[in-house]
Amino acid sequence: MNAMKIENLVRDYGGGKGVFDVSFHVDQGEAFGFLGPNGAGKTTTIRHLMGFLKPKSGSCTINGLDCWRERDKVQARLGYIPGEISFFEGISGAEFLKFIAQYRGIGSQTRKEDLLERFELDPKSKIKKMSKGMKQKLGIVAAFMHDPDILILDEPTSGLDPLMQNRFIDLVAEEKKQGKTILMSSHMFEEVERTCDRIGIIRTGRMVAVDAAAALRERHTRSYTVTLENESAAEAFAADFNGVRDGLKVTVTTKQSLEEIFMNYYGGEKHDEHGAV
Ligand SMILES: Nc1ncnc2c1ncn2[C@@H]1O[C@H](COP(=O)(O)OP(=O)(O)OP(=O)(O)O)[C@@H](O)[C@H]1O
Repeated sequence: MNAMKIENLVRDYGGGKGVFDVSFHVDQGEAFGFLGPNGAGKTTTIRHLMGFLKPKSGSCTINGLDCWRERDKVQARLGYIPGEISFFEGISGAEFLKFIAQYRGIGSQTRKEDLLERFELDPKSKIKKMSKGMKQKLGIVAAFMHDPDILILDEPTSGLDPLMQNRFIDLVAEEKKQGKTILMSSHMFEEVERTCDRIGIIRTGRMVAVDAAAALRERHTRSYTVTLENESAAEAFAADFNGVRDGLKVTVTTKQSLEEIFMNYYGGEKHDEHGAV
């Protein structure tokens, strides 16, 4: 079943900016990586899913609920990390989490404590005195502490150091195992590769690829056939490059890494009909 569905979404900011006819879905229990260069339209799409923006045309639904018309119900069951975290700067992190817990109607402190420990965050200081990384951690704790079934994460690891990025990836992997549905925008190829089942790539407001991570890699393979001068050279070449030998001919197949695939999409190089670049 589709947990999230974006159909022909349009928001035109003028000057070619915005999102144009964006469609994709995220199945229940699936982790979907949403990738694209700066200004491609990731946050705009996500803000429609959160019900912060009304689609000019097209629609977004979460568990069958319209994200704009039924936004209160939609937001109540989500965990959300915004692209740019802006809190009430005058209060402490602890006060902020208490406020969120009350809003969400959370009684138990266990999960909150667990998350604070995991991300080594002391929430006592005032938010305005926190570093960017600390604020991001606070956003993560606030998004995950009510144990939501659906997580919408807009560049969740921005500002985190590599150790904390890894902890976050572990957290997402655990959530996925428990059957949570996750949409995660990111610029970090590794975190997407390690956590997501399917990947969508957006560029200048349009989806340019939506596919399973494995299928994307499969489509982006290159084969080279080389003819060697003699049998022993062919044998040695096949062994060195893991090639398939047919007499003096050796065929070597190389797969691109996800990072290479993304860079091709980001850079906008032309793709042939097989998706090879
Ligand atoms: N309220 C707005 N008015 C006009 N243009 C806007 C508005 N919000 C976003 N845009 C433009 O729409 C485009 C998409 O922005 P968006 O924030 O969705 O990109 P993004 O993919 O999240 O980028 P990033 O990776 O930099 O966060 C950008 O060109 C941006 O400048």
